Amino acid sequence: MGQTEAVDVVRWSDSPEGPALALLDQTRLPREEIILVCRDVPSVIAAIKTLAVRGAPLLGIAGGYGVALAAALGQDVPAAARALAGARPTAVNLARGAERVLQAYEEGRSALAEAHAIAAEEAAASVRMAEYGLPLVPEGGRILTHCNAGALAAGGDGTALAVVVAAHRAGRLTMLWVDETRPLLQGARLTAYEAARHGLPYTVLPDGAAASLFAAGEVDLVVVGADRIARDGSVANKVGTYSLAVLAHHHGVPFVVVAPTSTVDLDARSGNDIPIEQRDPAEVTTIAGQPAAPLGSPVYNPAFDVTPGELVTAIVTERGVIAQVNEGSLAALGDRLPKRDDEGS
Ligand SMILES: CSC[C@@H](O)[C@@H](O)C(=O)COP(=O)(O)O
Repeated sequence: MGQTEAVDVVRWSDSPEGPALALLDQTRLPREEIILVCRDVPSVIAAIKTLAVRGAPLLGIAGGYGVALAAALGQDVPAAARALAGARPTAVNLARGAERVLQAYEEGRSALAEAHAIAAEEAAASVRMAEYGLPLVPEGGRILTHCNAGALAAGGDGTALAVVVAAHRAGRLTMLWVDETRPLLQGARLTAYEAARHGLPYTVLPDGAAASLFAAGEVDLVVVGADRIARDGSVANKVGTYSLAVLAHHHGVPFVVVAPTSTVDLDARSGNDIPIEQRDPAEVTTIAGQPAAPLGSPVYNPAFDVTPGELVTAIVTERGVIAQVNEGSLAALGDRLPKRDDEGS
């Protein structure tokens, strides 16, 4: 991935056994790099639900390829697109990627070419976001991030992590603080894996330790990705992001969101319109298959939370930096965003 790429995160494969979507199984990282070969749409949906493939822009890419797979197999493409779009609710990219490839198919264009186009656009967006985000990193920056917003979650070097990698290449990064990101440990398992491969200076911390890092003056900047950004600038991202934004505000530290415009949803007027995925209680009550709470304990396990726009210092997109995060600045992006169904193309 990025400069150190050895394994494709998502790859279309046409072999004598037929078309397939080959995915790096992220549930197995960092222990082993196993490729999951999905030869039908239910396998792609299962990979999405289990987080074998995950991260908003990457879900858009996988959803698009899933629809292309249905088309290549001569299946019911609209039904496949609906099922893929509904596999996870929060990242708007998933439904958008599936719908975009379905539309190409229904217009008689190549579904596969459209899926490839989404992947290429997200890779290009990553490069631009890194360029736009780099000036926001101070010399000697100590950056805190949450979840995984790298190549395992998006095209190219990712979103938030692409900015961090650019800062490292520019000699500006002193430390990447990596929240472990309970309960599925996308920070400890995935961001630390990517950081090590890029040779970044990094340290993993339990999520609950972030407050003491701020108190000690050890954080200069928070940089995270997003799963959906509403019209009013509210940002849905991995659960725990909101508490970091509150901490950053309290300590006067900039809180920056890095996300492609494919993650902006102007149809969602506010955070209240963003569906938040609730996940299996077992993710919280067990650790590595062992009980971590008394059997049958009630569990609250939202996968995401919503950070209000007033806590966001800036949103970095591939089209530039939004420095005043509010309804007007987000709406001004409108002409350059993917059109809604009811607006035509
Ligand atoms: C560039 S990805 C940004 C977000 O998708 C990421 O921070 C995140 O919350 C991913 O959640 P996940 O549940 O692992 O799919």
